[in-house]
Amino acid sequence: MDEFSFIKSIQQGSYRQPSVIHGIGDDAAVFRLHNQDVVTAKDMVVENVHFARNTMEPYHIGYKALAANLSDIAAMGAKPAYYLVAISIPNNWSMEEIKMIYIGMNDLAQQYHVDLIGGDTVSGTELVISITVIGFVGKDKVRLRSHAKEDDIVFVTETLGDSQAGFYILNHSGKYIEEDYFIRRHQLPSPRVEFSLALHPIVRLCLNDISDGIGSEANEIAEASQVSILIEEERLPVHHNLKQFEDSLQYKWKLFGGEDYELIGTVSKKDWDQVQAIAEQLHIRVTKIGLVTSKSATAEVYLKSKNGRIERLDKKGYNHLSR
Ligand SMILES: Nc1ncnc2c1ncn2[C@@H]1O[C@H](COP(=O)(O)OP(=O)(O)O)[C@@H](O)[C@H]1O
Ligand SMILES: Cc1ncc(C[n+]2csc(CCOP(=O)(O)OP(=O)(O)O)c2C)c(N)n1
Ligand SMILES: [Mg+2]
Ligand SMILES: [Mg+2]
Ligand SMILES: [Mg+2]
Repeated sequence: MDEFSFIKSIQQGSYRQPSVIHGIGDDAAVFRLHNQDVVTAKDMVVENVHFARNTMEPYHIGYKALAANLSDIAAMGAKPAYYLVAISIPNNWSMEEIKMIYIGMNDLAQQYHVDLIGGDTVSGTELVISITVIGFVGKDKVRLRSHAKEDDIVFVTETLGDSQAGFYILNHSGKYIEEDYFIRRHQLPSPRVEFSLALHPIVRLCLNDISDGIGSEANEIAEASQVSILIEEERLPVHHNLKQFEDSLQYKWKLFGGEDYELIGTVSKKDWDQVQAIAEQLHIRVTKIGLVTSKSATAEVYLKSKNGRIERLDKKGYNHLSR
C-alpha cells in the first residue's frame, strides 16, 4: 500500500459537520464560517526522512517546515494567518538547537504576518515537527485540484528541480556552479503566497503545490478534475545552471524531484495573459508547460519528450510508504 491508497483507505465516506466544504483530498481542508472560507493544512517533517543534521542547520529545518505548510495554503489561494507546532525532541538535540528551529520558523512567519498560536511538546527518539496552518479565503474562492477544464493552459512558477540539485550538492562534495543558489533553494524554499493571492481576480483556477515532483502533482490534478494533461518536456523551466549535472539527474529532478514548493496550475486560455501580467508585476517567472487535452475518466498525464515521443507520465515522485 502506498501513501495515496493509505489516505483513501482512512477517509470518511461523508462528513458529519455541514460546515465542511472540502475534507481530505486537496492541499488543505476547507470549512465555512459565515461568509468566509477557512483553510487548514498539516505537514510534518521527520529527521532522516525530510532532513538530515549534516545538510540542514536547525534554522533551515524550522524555516522549511513552515514553508512547506504555507505552500499548501498558497496552493489553495488562501491567506495564511496562524500556525500550531507539535514537536518531539530527542535528548541528543540541545535546547539552543531547538530554539534555532523556532527562530527559523518565526523569520518566515514574520514575512507572511502569521502567528504561532499553539502546539505540543514531547520528548521522543527522533526530531519530528508537525505543523498545522490556518488561513482565510473568500467564500468559494479556493483553488482546487478539481478545477482544471479541457483546453486549459498548464503552467508552473519559477524553475523545477533546484531543490534536489541543492540536496545533491550538499551530499556530494565537489565544485559546482552557483552552488549557493541551489543549496538555498533546498534549505530555504519560498512558498508562493503573494503570487497565489495576487491571482484573485481570476475566476477559475486550479492550483497544486510541488512537494513531491510534477509527475505526482500533475497526476493529482488529472485525477481530481477527471481530465488528461499533456506536458511538453521542452517547455519545463529549469535553472540555466542545472545543465552542469548529468542528463539523467536533470530529468529525474525536474519531473520527480520535489521539495521545490513552486505551484503547478491550470487556467483557461482567455485568462493566461492576465496570469502572466500578474507574475511579471511580482517578478515571478511563470511558464506554460502544456495543456489540458480532454475530459477523461481515466485521468492520464502524458509527457512529450524532447525527441517528440509521447508517453505516460506516471504518478511517481516522492511517495511515503511506497513499499
Ligand atoms: N494520515 C492522514 N490522516 C488524514 N488525512 C490525511 C493523512 N495524510 C494525509 N491526509 C490528507 O490527504 C490529502 C493529501 O495529503 P498530502 O499528499 O500530504 O498533501 P500535500 O502533498 O498537498 O501536502 C490532504 O487532504 C491531507 O490532509
Ligand atoms: C534526508 C533527506 N532525505 C530525503 C529527502 C527528500 N525528500 C524528503 S520528503 C520529500 C517530499 C516532500 O515531503 P512530503 O512529506 O511528501 O510532503 P507533502 O507532499 O505532504 O507536502 C522529499 C523529496 C530530504 N529532503 N532529506
Ligand atoms: Mg500540497
Ligand atoms: Mg502533506
Ligand atoms: Mg504539503
